[in-house]
Amino acid sequence: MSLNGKTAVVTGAALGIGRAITELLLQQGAKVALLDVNKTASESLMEVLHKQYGRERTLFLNCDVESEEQIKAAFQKAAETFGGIDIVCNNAGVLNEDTWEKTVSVNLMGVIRGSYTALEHMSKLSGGRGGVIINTASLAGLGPLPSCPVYTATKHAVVGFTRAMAAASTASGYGVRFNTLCPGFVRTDLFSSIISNSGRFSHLTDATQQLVEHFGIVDLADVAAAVLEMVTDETKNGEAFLVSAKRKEYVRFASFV
Ligand SMILES: NC(=O)C1=CN([C@@H]2O[C@H](COP(=O)(O)OP(=O)(O)OC[C@H]3O[C@@H](n4cnc5c(N)ncnc54)[C@H](O)[C@@H]3O)[C@@H](O)[C@H]2O)C=CC1
Ligand SMILES: CC/C=C\CC(=O)/C=C/C=C\C=C\C=C\[C@@H](O)[C@@H](O)C/C=C\CCC(=O)O
Repeated sequence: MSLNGKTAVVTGAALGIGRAITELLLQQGAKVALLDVNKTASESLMEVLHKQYGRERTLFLNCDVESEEQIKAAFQKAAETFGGIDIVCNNAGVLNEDTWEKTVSVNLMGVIRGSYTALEHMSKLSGGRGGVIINTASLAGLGPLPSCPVYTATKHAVVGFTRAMAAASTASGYGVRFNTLCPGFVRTDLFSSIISNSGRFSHLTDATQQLVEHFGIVDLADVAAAVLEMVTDETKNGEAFLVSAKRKEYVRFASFV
């Protein structure tokens, strides 16, 4: 699937993985609505993107994925500005075991809010033209991180939700593919906050450091490339793409039926 003329919505687009996804989608010809709460970082990135891609193919919308109202307004504005939505990356996420309710609200509920709002615009049953939704989980969505059990839970939930939505979409005829991104450790602001944000489990951050040494640090470019593959390969639906420094593969899940 070529991205020329396609419209993407990326949450958490201002920094880290979201920025890398945004820049790759723009390089491939897409128009991108950047949704984020960090206005300073977003405005700084928009200046860079305007110089590189002009002003017509990007739109920054201040949007907190904890707010249903803000998500709906942002998606509506993106659809009106670019004439529909083809690709959604529900990427915004935080890691904080102290403020764990917020972690659940952003990482899991924000992905659910974003997925359901996206379907309102993309589903062929509601006048949309179909497309693909990529939800950012983590390697911590495939195995536990002892120093951040709530974060781990949100990422496991994103994997399960996304796989179930892929099956529901096929059964319902939405015409929308759902896939999940499971990166290993990536050097971003979130990664840098591991020790300060582990809360009551801060005594376990050494174990996480051992996992960092085991899995290595994956490049942002490799993470964004995995997203592009799941977006452009129209055979991919219900997939979880594991991307670490040493492994890049679609996860094979046990079947119990
Ligand atoms: N950095 C890593 O090692 C890994 C990160 N991930 C996931 O990747 C995603 C992106 O994380 P990073 O790029 O590492 O983090 P980051 O902290 O560099 O960027 C996160 C972006 O999301 C935005 N954001 C945070 N809360 C928001 C909210 N309520 N509404 C809208 N935007 C919000 C931030 O302003 C920021 O621009 C997250 O879902 C994270 O859990 C997954 C695996 C590994
Ligand atoms: C502390 C969180 C830091 C950054 C955010 C993030 O999401 C990073 C996650 C990176 C790696 C997580 C690894 C978890 C590993 C353990 O659960 C192991 O039990 C094995 C996990 C998965 C199987 C993949 C494999 O066997 O290689």
